[in-house]
Amino acid sequence: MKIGVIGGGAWGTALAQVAAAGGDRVRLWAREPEVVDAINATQRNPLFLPDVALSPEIRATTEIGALGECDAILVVTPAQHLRGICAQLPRHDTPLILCAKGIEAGTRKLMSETARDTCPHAPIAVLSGPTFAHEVAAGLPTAITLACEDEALGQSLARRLARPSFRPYASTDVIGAEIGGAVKNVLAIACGVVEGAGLGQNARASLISRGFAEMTRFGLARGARAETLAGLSGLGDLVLTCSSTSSRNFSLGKGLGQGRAAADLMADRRTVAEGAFTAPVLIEAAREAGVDMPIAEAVDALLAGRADVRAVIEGMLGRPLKREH
Ligand SMILES: NC(=O)c1ccc[n+]([C@@H]2O[C@H](COP(=O)([O-])OP(=O)(O)OC[C@H]3O[C@@H](n4cnc5c(N)ncnc54)[C@H](O)[C@@H]3O)[C@@H](O)[C@H]2O)c1
Ligand SMILES: O=P(O)(O)OC[C@H](O)CO
Repeated sequence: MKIGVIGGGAWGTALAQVAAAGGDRVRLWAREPEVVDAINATQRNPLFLPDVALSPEIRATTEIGALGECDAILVVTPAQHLRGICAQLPRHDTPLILCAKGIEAGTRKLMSETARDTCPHAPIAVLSGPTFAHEVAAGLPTAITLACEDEALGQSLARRLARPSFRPYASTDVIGAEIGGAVKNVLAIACGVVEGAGLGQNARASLISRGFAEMTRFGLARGARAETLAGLSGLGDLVLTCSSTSSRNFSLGKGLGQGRAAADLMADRRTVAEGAFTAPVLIEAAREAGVDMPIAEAVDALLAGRADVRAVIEGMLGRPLKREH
């Protein structure tokens, strides 16, 4: 049994470690030759997950064709690169487990829709939930949604990835699992702003709750199930990333809340804060669906430099009063 992982960032590396811990031989494709060399020579990924000793069962490569013999592939490149990566896959019928959290700019497509465009014959699953890579790689416990329309395949993939401290819960709601992961990144930026601007814990809890209302409205409009949005890949991940500077999205928001410019915060960063790329396409998709998402709109305005922190906060608090539901 050989499992493939595409993407040698923090999450791809952590998932390779999970797969190897279950006895799978793992073939990890990374874009950076220095990551490949370091993993093969030292069992470390100094660029993206420096503190973890990796299993020798993980063999890294820069040749995507080397994943042709894998019987399942975890695709863990950032959302905006998924289409390009899928087009390079050596086989187009291997089950793909999509792990990026975002919406494709331009097309407004979810990851499963993008993957189906390029690999129409590949069975698709989505893996998403509250999972900071460094904690998972260290073997700390978590639970995660594994969504697949083919229920039998989903359950088999969940069993294959399950470890004593890594519990996939099977679901057939692929769209719901994707929307939770994509939207929570934008909301985590907003919670970071609350922290950076010193607005207090009450404001953060209020924002998580009203953000969840936005996620639910948008998700239902796109065909997600409410219980998926309230589960691990939605509310679970939202609570995680809205609570900790371990989240790249939360940290980006914190910088914005302290008055720093988005361009400065994004310049030269090697790691990805997906919410910054998702925010503009999310609000386009929300407007298209007729869904009101004021928090996502505010994040987008801040990121684009159309408003400063003070104006955004005043705008949010000055909205007309309304019913909660
Ligand atoms: N890090 C986590 O804790 C975590 C957990 C769950 C999900 N995710 C999601 O996984 C995805 C990958 O995040 P990560 O944390 O592994 O990345 P990372 O921030 O650790 O590293 C950046 C990654 O982007 C890749 N990259 C940069 N430019 C690229 C290009 N042009 N083409 C292809 N790849 C390119 C790099 O090779 C590297 O793998 C994101 O969608 C993220 O939201 C991350
Ligand atoms: O660091 P973030 O904000 O990309 O969050 C990482 C994961 O998505 C948490 O589940």
